[in-house]
This record gives sequence, C-alpha cells and structure tokens, in this order.
Amino acid sequence: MRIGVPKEIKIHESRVGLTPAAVRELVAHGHHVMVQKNAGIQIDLSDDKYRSAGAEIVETPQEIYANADLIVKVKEPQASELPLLRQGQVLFTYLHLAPDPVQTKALMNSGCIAIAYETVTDSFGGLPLLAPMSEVAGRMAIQAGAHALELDQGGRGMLLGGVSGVPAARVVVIGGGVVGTNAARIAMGVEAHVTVLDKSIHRLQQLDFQYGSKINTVFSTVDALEEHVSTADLVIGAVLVPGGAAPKLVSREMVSRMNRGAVLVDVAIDQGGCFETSKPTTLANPIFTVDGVVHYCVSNMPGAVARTSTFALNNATLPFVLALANKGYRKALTDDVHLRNGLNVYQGRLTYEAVARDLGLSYTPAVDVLA
Ligand SMILES: NC(=O)C1=CN([C@@H]2O[C@H](COP(=O)(O)OP(=O)(O)OC[C@H]3O[C@@H](n4cnc5c(N)ncnc54)[C@H](O)[C@@H]3O)[C@@H](O)[C@H]2O)C=CC1
Ligand SMILES: CC(=O)C(=O)O
Ligand SMILES: [Mg+2]
Repeated sequence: MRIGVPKEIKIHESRVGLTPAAVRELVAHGHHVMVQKNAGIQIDLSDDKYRSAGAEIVETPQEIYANADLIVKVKEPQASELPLLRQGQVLFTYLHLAPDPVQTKALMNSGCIAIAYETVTDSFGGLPLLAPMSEVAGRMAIQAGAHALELDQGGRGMLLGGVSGVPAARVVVIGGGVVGTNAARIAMGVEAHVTVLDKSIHRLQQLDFQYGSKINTVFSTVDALEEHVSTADLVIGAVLVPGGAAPKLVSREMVSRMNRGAVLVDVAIDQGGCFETSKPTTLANPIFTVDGVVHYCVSNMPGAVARTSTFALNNATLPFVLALANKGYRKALTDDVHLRNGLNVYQGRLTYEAVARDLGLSYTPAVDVLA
C-alpha cells in the first residue's frame, strides 16, 4: 500500500504521523511510505532519518494526497488540506468532528474514509489512541495553569504548592479520566490542594484507592461544581463523552463568581470545551480573560512537546496503521470492532452516532457501510 505522511500545518504543530521506526516497520511489510520534506525537522527527525528507514521524501502535500491510499496524520485536516482528500482515500488522524460541522461536511463531500484516532476503542473500555495524548495534555495542564497563575499572565500571583506558612493553591479537576488523573498526579506532585470531580463513582473509587489522603474525590453535581469552582485557584476541564460534544458544566455565571485571577484550563476544548466561556486558542496565543478569569483553551496541547508526543502517539497507532496497510481498510475494519469504532465518515456517510446526533445529521452504522 502507498502511505502518505504530510507535514502538519496547524499553528505551532510539530508532531508527525509516523516516526522513522514506524516507517521502517511498514517498509519491512512491503509498503511504500512517502513523507513530506521537513515533516519532522522540528523534533530532530530529519529527512535523512526517514530516508534511512526506507521512506521516499516528497516535496509537497499535493504529491502526498494525490498518490497515497492511506494518509496518516496527527491533527484534523486544515482548510487547505480538505480539498486534497480524494474519493476512496483512507484518512487516519484526530478529527474531533462533533464541534466542527464545517470539517464534517468537507470530509463527507470528499468521499474519503475517515477514521478518527479519538474514537478507536480497546477491550478494557478505554480509548487507546486518545490516551497517550491525554496523558501528555493532563500533565501539561498543570504547567500551563501554573504559568497562567503568574501575575504577568493575568493570574492571581500564586504558587501551586504554596510555601511554609502560606497555603497551597486549590486545584479542581473536572473529569477524572486519563487527562484528569494525570493532571491530579502532577498537581499532587507540586503539593497543591487537589480535588477531582467525576460523575463516575467507579473512577472516584479508583482515584481514592490510588492516592488516599493526597486527593479529595467528589461526586459531580451542579451543587458540587458551584461549591468547588467558586473557591478554586485553578480548574482543569477534563470531561469526555466519547466522540460527542463536551457538556458545558461551568456556566458563564459560575465563572463570573470565581476569584479574580483564577485560571481555567479547558483541555476538553477539542470536543468543544466544558466551560461556557471557552473558545479554542492556539499554542501561539494560548490565553484570554473573561470576567478577570484567565482561560487557557489550546486544542492541540501535546503539540508543544511534539517530540515526546510523537513517540507516544506512534506507540499506540502503529498496530492499527499496520492492520490498515496489511489487510486493506475493509478487512481491517471488518475484523476489528475497536478499529471500526474509529470510523466516523465513510464515502459521504456519517458512521459515528454521537457526531451525527450532535450535528443533527443522519447516521449510518459502520457495519452497514462495510457490508
Ligand atoms: N486539548 C488537547 O490538546 C487535548 C484534549 N484532550 C481531551 O481531553 C478530554 C478528556 O479526555 P480523557 O481524559 O482521555 O477522557 P476519559 O474518557 O479518560 O475521561 C473523561 C472523564 O470524564 C468523566 N465525565 C464525563 N461526563 C462528565 C460529567 N458530565 N461530569 C463529570 N464527569 C464527567 C467520565 O466519567 C470520565 O472519567 C477529551 O475531550 C479529549 O479529547 C485530550 C488530549 C489532548
Ligand atoms: C487529542 C488531541 O486533540 C491532540 O493530541 O491534539
Ligand atoms: Mg490534602
């Protein structure tokens, strides 16, 4: 199979769809891999490293999209990339379609087969291609939040862990999944006062068992959210309804009652965000202020640590890329329900129910289009 890896063009995004090691595996299985010139240059993955792994280095994205059967990317296709997608071409990348009707329509019109990393599942009930980036983003959320709490960023001028004689900052994490657990872990590490809210008692039990007296776990209700958000110094938004738009759990009114200079980090912004006042920002210009509350809403946080993130992502995606390349998309999707759960768009039809529901479009089950 001909596999193409375009250079990412989302602002400040330096991750790459395939590492040289992943290219080498694919080439060893008899596939032809085209990597766009300088795709990995920012993270010390030079064209020479890709050449040594057996890749063909290609000058332009146009050549990649014109010649590849399977495109392996990181972020959702940007406006200039969408018209390059072709009928019957397989696209494997993050998509986050629920809050993005424009991209959804463009993918449907292209006739491509779009498989979203973030809705591929595993047999443990997890999202194995989202999890590595959620680990990164959860850990980064605390360093981004700590920076935003500095006075010259508009923050309260607080150190997360406090010092002798001065209390630690109050960190509230909404959603105790992969992002939330990693954020809580780093916040505990810097000795902040950490509270996690979740609507899953099971998750709260696991966190309580794992971290004991270092963490406060709270069942999430409107009452509990109001109580904990209003007194927080840093709030991390980390909820997820897989594939669907994030629920708006913190209203504008709740934000207006927060401490001046408190910080919100909305990691769930890639699914539309869980604070009413959130809007997506970029790594180039990550923060803005509403009612004196600093908001950090970057939809590709792992792009800031692109080297770590590229390796972590490839560890998870490679088995699925190999399956798609070795078997072809139809057999790979038919054989594996977990990969099939990643299928969001199939030649003009929407095949992921939560996306169709949130965008008010009609839904066709993946099994039906593959039959
Ligand atoms: N901005 C960025 O760069 C990145 C964003 N993300 C996003 O972060 C979000 C969280 O991802 P994960 O932690 O991997 O998901 P996860 O599925 O591991 O955890 C989500 C948690 O939210 C809880 N939850 C769902 N609805 C809730 C509600 N109404 N109230 C309270 N808790 C609720 C669930 O019980 C679950 O424990 C996703 O939107 C994901 O796409 C992930 C990586 C990078
Ligand atoms: C998950 C996601 O949106 C990212 O890694 O950029
Ligand atoms: Mg304590």
